[in-house]
Amino acid sequence: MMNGVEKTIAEDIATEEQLITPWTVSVSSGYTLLRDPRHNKGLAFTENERDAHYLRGLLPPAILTQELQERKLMHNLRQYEVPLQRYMAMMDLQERNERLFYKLLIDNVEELLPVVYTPTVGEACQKYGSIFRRPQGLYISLKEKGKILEVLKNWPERNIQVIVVTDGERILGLGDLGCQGMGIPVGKLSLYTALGGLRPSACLPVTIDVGTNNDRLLNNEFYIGLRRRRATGQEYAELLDEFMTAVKKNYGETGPCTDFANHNAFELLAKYKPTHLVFNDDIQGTASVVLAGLLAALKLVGGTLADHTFLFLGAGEAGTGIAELIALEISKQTNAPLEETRKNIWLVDSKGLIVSSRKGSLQHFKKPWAHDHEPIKGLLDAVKAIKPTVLIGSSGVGKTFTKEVVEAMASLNEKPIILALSNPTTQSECTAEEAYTWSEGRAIFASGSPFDPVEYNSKVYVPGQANNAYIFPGFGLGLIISGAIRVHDDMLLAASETLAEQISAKIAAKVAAKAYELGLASRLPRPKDLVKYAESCMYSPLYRSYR
Ligand SMILES: NC(=O)C1=CN([C@@H]2O[C@H](COP(=O)(O)OP(=O)(O)OC[C@H]3O[C@@H](n4cnc5c(N)ncnc54)[C@H](OP(=O)(O)O)[C@@H]3O)[C@@H](O)[C@H]2O)C=CC1
Ligand SMILES: CC(=O)C(=O)O
Ligand SMILES: [Mg+2]
Repeated sequence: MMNGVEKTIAEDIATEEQLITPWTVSVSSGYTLLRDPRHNKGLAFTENERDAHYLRGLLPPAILTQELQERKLMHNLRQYEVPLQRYMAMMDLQERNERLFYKLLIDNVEELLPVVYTPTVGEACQKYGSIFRRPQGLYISLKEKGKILEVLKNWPERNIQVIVVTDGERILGLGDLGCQGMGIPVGKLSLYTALGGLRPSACLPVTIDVGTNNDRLLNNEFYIGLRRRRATGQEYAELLDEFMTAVKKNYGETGPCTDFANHNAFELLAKYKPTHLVFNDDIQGTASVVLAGLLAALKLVGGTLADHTFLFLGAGEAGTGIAELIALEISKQTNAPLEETRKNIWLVDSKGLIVSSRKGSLQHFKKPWAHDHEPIKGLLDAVKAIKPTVLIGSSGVGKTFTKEVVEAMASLNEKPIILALSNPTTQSECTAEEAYTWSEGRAIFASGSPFDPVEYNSKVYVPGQANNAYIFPGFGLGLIISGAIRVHDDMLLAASETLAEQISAKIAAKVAAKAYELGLASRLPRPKDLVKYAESCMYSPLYRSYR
């Protein structure tokens, strides 16, 4: 069982000044050391290290600093005009020199987040078969049924603290990408390290392959997954159950899920929440980020959450997850019962506004949102009828916030809050330029994938980004440093309230504090200064000196 940040490897507890041994299973040296991404420093190996580790002759004479290597790589990356080439260059670097990869990512987050994460990771998943080089995580397919525990043992690391897992059925707004969804856990975990300070060796990306219903992939000769249609029902549930049981047995209390289709996501979360330390990034992480964004936006618009009316386009994982956390926060702020606070929150799905007359045929997660109202089909009519102050896109369908919809929001509100959360950029409900232009510069806008600043009427508008990436690294770190045994909704609220400060150590400290308060922390005694403690647990990508 793994509690807190216990580390058995000297390298993990050593400070930057201390000398460490670059051990793998044996001490890595010579040619092997250069091919070991965890310890390789390329041209940054010093004269002494070159002597001591049999590197003489294997490297040209020049010795570069990590800073110079970083400058060179950023220069090279910027030469690529095609985003996918940048993605591939970053993945190559990660496989060649891990610390340099994280140094680049940490120092150039704004520039590189869209490369290793949305939007480029979406295209990478679509083409993952063609660009696949080396496995970056574990693939657990139906072929491994009955031996998942053995398969977990094949992974070279033992001290795993976070697993991000997908079954590839709902990758961003791009639908079923089957086994090629692996890009998502790989990308998310690189952010757990870069933004949350988790050690790369403690992170395990997993893709569960139960087939795909994507005919294009099934017919693609480069597809890397099982060539069969998706398993469902008992066959699916049994594989997932074996996986969850094996994970707990092998690693103890460990991390979240992401990018499952909603028919499985809600069920899996409900099933494993009571027994595993698990959260769903799309449902809960997104909710926490959007709530934080709304709390920040209220400072510009005025009023409290309870004064606002919310309309969602999209009533799936993201939409209903956000809706529920908003209702919970209003209930906390006003002491009104949850059933009451839900009433100012409306959702539209592919069949129109969710209203009580549809209750009989609604999926269970939509039912709390079926309020009394006449049926309405389209979004524009729903906007006109509900008169929302906040419009949130979580449908996965691009271009759905049309000119008419944005104009209607702008005619109803002095400062309409418009969030186009769907990823990647192609699926965004509208662009930043459209939101600002159609609202005559009055919209408060944020999107799931980043947009550049927009100039409108000689004024520059900088759009926000609302993406669960802003919360999950700090959230995960908080769970780990407290040795949390379960995830509680109040921890998500605690994370939202801190996000404004945008520092993972602070989010982690608040999440950990909540875990202690709720009696869900197992790392005792509680460290006095949780922010300092969180910072001390965070990974640094600076090179270490080898003895
Ligand atoms: N910014 C962020 O951090 C995050 C963004 N997202 C994005 O949100 C999107 C949705 O994800 P998720 O909630 O998990 O997906 P789901 O499949 O769970 O939900 C999608 C919802 O959108 C509805 N929908 C689909 N097409 C339309 C349409 N044309 N008009 C109205 N409603 C429609 C669906 O309706 P029905 O139920 O009737 O099928 C469903 O309710 C994705 O693009 C994803 O990238 C997700 C998580 C985080
Ligand atoms: C950001 C994210 O998790 C998604 O779009 O699915
Ligand atoms: Mg996701």
